[in-house]
Amino acid sequence: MLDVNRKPNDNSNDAADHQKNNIIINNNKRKRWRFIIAALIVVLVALSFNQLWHSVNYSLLHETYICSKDTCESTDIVEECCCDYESINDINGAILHPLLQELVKTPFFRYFKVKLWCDCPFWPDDGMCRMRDCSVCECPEHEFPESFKKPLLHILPKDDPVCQEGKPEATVDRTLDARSFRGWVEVDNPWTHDDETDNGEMTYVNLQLNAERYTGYTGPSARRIWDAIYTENCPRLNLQNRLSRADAYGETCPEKKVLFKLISGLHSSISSHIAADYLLDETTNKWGSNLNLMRDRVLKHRDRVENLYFTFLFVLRAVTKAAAYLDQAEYDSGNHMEDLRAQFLIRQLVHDSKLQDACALPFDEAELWQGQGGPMLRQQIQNQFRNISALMDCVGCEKCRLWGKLQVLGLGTSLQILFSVNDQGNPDPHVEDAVKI
Ligand SMILES: Cc1cc2nc3c(=O)[nH]c(=O)nc-3n(C[C@H](O)[C@H](O)[C@H](O)COP(=O)(O)OP(=O)(O)OC[C@H]3O[C@@H](n4cnc5c(N)ncnc54)[C@H](O)[C@@H]3O)c2cc1C
Repeated sequence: MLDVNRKPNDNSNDAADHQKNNIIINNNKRKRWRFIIAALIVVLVALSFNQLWHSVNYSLLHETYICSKDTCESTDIVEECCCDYESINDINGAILHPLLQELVKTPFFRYFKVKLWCDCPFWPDDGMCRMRDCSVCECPEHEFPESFKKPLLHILPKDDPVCQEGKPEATVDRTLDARSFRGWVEVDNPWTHDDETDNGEMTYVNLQLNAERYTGYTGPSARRIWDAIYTENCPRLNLQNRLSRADAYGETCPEKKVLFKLISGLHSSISSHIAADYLLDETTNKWGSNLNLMRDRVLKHRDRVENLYFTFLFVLRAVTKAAAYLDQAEYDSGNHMEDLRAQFLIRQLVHDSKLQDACALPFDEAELWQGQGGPMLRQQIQNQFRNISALMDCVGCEKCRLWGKLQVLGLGTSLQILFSVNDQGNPDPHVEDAVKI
């Protein structure tokens, strides 16, 4: 099995790996108060689904529901969740999507700190990381105010190898506003492989300049990542030709089902973003939506659509559970007016009465961890998720890696908020208190 602590040719034994994991987790326990700020990233993850629904619902399908009659009934309840598809579509269109669109433009949310180096811990360099013809895309002079252009906190040394597909659409634009990092809170998340507090290797990215969309990343490298995710860390459930849900899931425990559905939902989201913003004609550089791709990769697979909704509700639940924290958090990017606006929008989001009426409990985490061996199972699932997050360092396209890491961190933060338990398997009071402030 792929293990994040086992490098190629690493002969260390399981006990050593286990000990290493424990050290990492214990270190993180000491920092646990700080992880919570990363929940803010969750909002960005939610945005990606909103962007998707917006473009798919209204531009591509001209139907009210992404979950149409071919896929599922709009009044069905999303499996393992507490809201129906119709309500989700309604609150998404009326409340979440417009708010999130505004929120991610604010400096506090548009910059993301990330380790973009390509150091895959699982298999030797497959050639993807050697391509050097990947210059950082310069932004037009008129795009930012003068003060925004001056300091680049971190740029890639020219002669270092960088993971890239070599296509301009796959490169990450690193233009940033240094003022935005005043008051940045250092956090680490035990569900992810990267140490988010390790500034040495981190770079800062303006997400508004690096939209998630088609990059040309495909073939064996991409396939290998998805295969490693599903076969080694998150076994696929046979949902295609199922007779019933029970047949499909068999004896799979609900916690493992959650992990699979989260990853499958993330995969649906990535495919949908590719379809929503696709390079239709390379010679004329014409971009647009690719409905066939959307149908083939997502819409004609009922389970993939369902899992997308599931993932959205899971993240939404984490955001609503952390509402009190988000309400009081410090949004300091150095731009006072913009920061006030970010706080105002967050408060609107987490206290919206229509959202609460329509979907008070998007996902009920209290239903989980009821069986025997809760703490061990949690550790196992956490290790699997860490492996998945480590696989993001094997993604051979820089922009895909950026969005993969961002969304995995968002999901990891949701998992931390919803599934944090102490050594006895009870909800961790520190995390509980933090999200209840
Ligand atoms: C982390 C990551 C991020 C990426 N980001 C981008 C990006 O931003 N832009 C870009 O152009 N490309 C991106 N890619 C590549 C993209 O995801 C595809 O791999 C690529 O477009 C090739 O698609 P494909 O048709 O071979 O099927 P893939 O999407 O590679 O799927 C592989 C197999 O997984 C199964 N599968 C597909 N969808 C689901 C689902 N929702 N649930 C369960 N199983 C599923 C199917 O059996 C499918 O054959 C990314 C890849 C990775 C690993």
